[in-house]
Amino acid sequence: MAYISCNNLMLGYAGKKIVFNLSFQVRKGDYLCIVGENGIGKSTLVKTLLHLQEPLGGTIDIDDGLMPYEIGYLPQQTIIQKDFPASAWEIVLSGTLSKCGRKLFYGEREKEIARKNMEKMDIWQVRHKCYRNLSGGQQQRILLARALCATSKLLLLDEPVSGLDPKVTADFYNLVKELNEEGISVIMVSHDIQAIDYASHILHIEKKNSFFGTREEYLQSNKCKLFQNAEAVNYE
Ligand SMILES: Nc1ncnc2c1ncn2[C@@H]1O[C@H](COP(=O)(O)OP(=O)(O)OP(=O)(O)O)[C@@H](O)[C@H]1O
Repeated sequence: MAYISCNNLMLGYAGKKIVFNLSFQVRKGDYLCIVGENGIGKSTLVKTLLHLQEPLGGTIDIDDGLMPYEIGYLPQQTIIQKDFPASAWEIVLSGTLSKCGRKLFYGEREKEIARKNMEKMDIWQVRHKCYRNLSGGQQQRILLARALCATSKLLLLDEPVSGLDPKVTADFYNLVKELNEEGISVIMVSHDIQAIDYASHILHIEKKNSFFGTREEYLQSNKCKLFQNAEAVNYE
């Protein structure tokens, strides 16, 4: 049984089909890295997995005890989000909203969940600071703590290291890997070739002929070689 099983998905928008025949699974303990060229449809897949939009075809089955609201989501950061005028504490606490039920404000239970996750991400000391005044690495830890408030099962991270320097990027990858080793499944969308080193499975999206398999299978594939060559060109 899998947390998420996608079969023959077709993704896109009204009048515009962008990806065909996408099939993959995410099981408990998996770490899925999603790669693919710019504009291929990675964020569209993320929105579809979050039920923010419907697939144009195919099925998404959620099972193995995962409730749709138990996906902890770390969105791709825009410049506007980076400037968000709220404290670190307010942002992390907002991750508990799905646990508030019909209550209009956060209770002691939600505050305790937020505190624990801030301590775990080593950002408790910056809780009163304004989010926009923190470093990129601290901002990503805040968003990760927020996502952890929503779930102990599955994290969905959309381009979490873009704009971070190599040291902060490596720290962030190691942090996510530790969470995965504690049992949290991870889906990470990335442009970064390094990201695949941490994953158990890879989904390389192409318009009609996507690859899904283990990291070892991917490393042997032509798609991986093309991705590595494209990255090498980007760095030249
Ligand atoms: N709301 C929308 N309505 C119509 N088309 C859209 C919409 N959002 C995205 N698209 C188009 O869908 C395609 C896939 O976009 P998407 O953002 O999913 O790609 P991506 O792989 O995440 O790109 P990137 O790597 O640059 O972040 C693009 O051609 C994009 O222009």
